[in-house]
Amino acid sequence: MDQLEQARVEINAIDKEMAALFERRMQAVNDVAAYKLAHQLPILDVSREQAVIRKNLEYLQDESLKPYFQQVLEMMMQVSRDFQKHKIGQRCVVYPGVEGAFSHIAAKQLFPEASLHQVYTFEEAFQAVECGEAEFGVVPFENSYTGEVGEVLDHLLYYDLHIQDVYDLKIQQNLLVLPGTDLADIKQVYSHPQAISQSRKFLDCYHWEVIPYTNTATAAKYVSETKDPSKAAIASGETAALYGLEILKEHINTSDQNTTRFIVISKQMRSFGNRFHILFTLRHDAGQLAKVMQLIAEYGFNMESIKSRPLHDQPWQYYFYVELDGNIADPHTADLLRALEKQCEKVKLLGAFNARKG
Ligand SMILES: C=C(O[C@@H]1C=C(C(=O)O)C=C[C@H]1O)C(=O)O
Repeated sequence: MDQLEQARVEINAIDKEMAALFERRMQAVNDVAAYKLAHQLPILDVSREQAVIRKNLEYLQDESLKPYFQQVLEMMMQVSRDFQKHKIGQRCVVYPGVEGAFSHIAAKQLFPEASLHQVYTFEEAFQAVECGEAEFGVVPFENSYTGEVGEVLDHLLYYDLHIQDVYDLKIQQNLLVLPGTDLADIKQVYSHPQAISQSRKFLDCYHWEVIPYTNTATAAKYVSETKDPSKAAIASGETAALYGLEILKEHINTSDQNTTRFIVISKQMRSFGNRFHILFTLRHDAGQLAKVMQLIAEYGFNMESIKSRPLHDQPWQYYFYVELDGNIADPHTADLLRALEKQCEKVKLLGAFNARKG
């Protein structure tokens, strides 16, 4: 046998073993699909995929093979998701805004195999999921620079829905114009108020009229339709391609770390992860919030975030949102929740998620 033949005999033997292992893996994936169908979980789990890649790459002895093995792992998980899609059927996911909006970009990344539908407002996304028209909704929750999206937080209090997942999308704002436009031609700039405040430093260098718009992508669409070179929009690079605009200035957001946290809303609550979030309301007496903070500290939970928002039907009264490190499945968490239920007027467990530390 020459060298080529010998190597191929070896490859054939390895492929035979891999075929058996592939069948075993797909049986396990089949069980995962059945669980996800029963518990209405999304097919893609980004943090799990990242962990699978990280762990498996560590098993390799030969460093130079790592990028190739990573490709194999990514392909294998794509196959696994295709298989699950076939088993579960197509999921329906709604997002607010138009094609090219950041919610659409996040929804595409979170649900690459789903059928995506747009709605106009955040509330319509909540309504579609609550009435069962859609299984999931992807809505913005918080921006690292401009803070929470208050309206979305409020809907979480008033709608009987939970957070199924949390996804951080790096946001890059760009100045979009009709092809051939110069900076000197611009007189008005349109965008969502959050994108405007994220790009404040850039905008302050010019004397343009800045006009708030429903969202970044509709602003870009509007500029494209007017065919007026004195109008520009602030939006994603993807939006430029969609509406035939040109990126005149890229990356105009003040902070490089500009990230928007999106949430997946669903009727089901996710029960696994290293962090969880809750909403609560209090009796309007002195020291109530301090007592809740004390309970969280006494039970040894690290609080990552606290926010307060006005209650719609009780002027000058507020509800609170907190994010705590810990596992919902842990009995210690159940103890904390029981203690909070005694202390608070209302407690709503929104769900668990995997937060990357550091
Ligand atoms: C199998 C799963 O579904 C998907 C596919 C994965 C895989 O094949 O390893 C991992 C995460 C998910 O995106 C899972 O959630 O475990």
